[in-house]
Amino acid sequence: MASILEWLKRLFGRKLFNLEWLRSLFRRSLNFPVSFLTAGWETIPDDETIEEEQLEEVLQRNCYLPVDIGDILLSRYQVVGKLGWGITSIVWLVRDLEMNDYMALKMFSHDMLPGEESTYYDKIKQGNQRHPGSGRVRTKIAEFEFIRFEIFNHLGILQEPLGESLQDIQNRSVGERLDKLSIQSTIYQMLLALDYMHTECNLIHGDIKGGIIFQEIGDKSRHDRYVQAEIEHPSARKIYFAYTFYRSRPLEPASQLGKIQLGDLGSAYPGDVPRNGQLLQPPLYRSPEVILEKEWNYPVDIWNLGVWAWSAFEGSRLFPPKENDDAYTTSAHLAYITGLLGPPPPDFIEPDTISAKYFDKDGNWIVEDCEVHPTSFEDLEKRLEGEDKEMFLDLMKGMITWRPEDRKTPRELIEHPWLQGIFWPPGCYKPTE
Ligand SMILES: Nc1ncnc2c1ncn2[C@@H]1O[C@H](COP(=O)(O)OP(=O)(O)OP(=O)(O)O)[C@@H](O)[C@H]1O
Repeated sequence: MASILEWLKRLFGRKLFNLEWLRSLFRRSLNFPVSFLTAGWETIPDDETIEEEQLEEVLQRNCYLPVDIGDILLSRYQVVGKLGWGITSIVWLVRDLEMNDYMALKMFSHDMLPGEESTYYDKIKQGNQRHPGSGRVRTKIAEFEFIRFEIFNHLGILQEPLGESLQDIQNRSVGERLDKLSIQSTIYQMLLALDYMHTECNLIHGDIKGGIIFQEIGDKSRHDRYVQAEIEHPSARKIYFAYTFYRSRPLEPASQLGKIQLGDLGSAYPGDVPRNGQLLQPPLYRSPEVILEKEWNYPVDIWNLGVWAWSAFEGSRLFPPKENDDAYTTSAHLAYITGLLGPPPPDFIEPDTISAKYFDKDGNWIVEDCEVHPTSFEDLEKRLEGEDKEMFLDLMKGMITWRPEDRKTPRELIEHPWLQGIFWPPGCYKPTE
């Protein structure tokens, strides 16, 4: 027996005993494409406008790559369903037939070559991978270019398939808000993500909101169930000339909030380069230094995370748009901030700049047709009591301040008492120096 093994070893070398070789043999035996039904789906009526169809202008310019479920791109990636859509891309679940693995393929429209977004994903991959925040930021596995009719160049970014966004969870929760443990876990994990982005990758995220914080899938059998569901109940769709509009099918939600990832680096900026006057962030989560066109840098993300987390936990906005009106105005926003934080410190106000439209040199509010209503974090917070409330407010007050230099850093906030003594998902330990 031993001599037969010796003989086999000599014949096949080390490969015979290499587990990876066996694994790849097994994968290759499974690399056949899936057959999907060619009829039997629900046809969406013409008068119902769905998903990317709403972006008429983008469609007229033939921007998105027409893709059908079942297609095999580059002879390797079979499209098994549509995960979602955005202004710049359609995101598909694909099966890599070579590796027998699933990936999310973010297929950009041809006029949106996201050069910077793609290089930021490279930066995310290059930081210290032992930092616990490295896994909390969505990155890319690989990318490829797809050229259509020899003129339209589409970039495809392959990423880990993720589950529901926190916005989805919020939308289907009672009172449209996250529970205490979920918001604690989210703040903690997003601080890990920001510490990693700021200190290891020198990147500012610039656009933190529930819609781009996604749950990790963990249990990979969900991918197979997804394909099975698409085979048995093909996604609803409508066909418009050569383009098919599909109704998205997200991956099955997890039963409880586990690990999450901060996605979408489409609004990211390199840090360490002071800049002013450039707008970024969702308007309602925009920090005072951005609104007032002052110099801004990493602390914009801390304001953004704090204001978003408040809204997601309380179920009401800290700085709502103008009363009884959905339109965002800078004066209403600044009036709310002044009502909550008091007048800005005089050294924050710069005469002869946009600040002079709203504040005098001592920081007093001067806009006549927009009143400031004084309020406090204590009055606005409705869900907690006693020490719990005090600790939560203390955390928020370390994030939501006029001056960026008064805001705490992610590393300092990770140590906050409201975020201690809780069992975080595996791997979400504290960063060390
Ligand atoms: N890795 C992923 N796994 C699962 N679903 C995803 C993934 N990435 C994106 N999606 C889904 O696709 C949608 C669009 O993705 P994304 O926000 O990255 O696109 P976008 O074109 O950059 O959007 P926009 O430009 O409008 O901000 C998401 O809201 C989500 O539903």
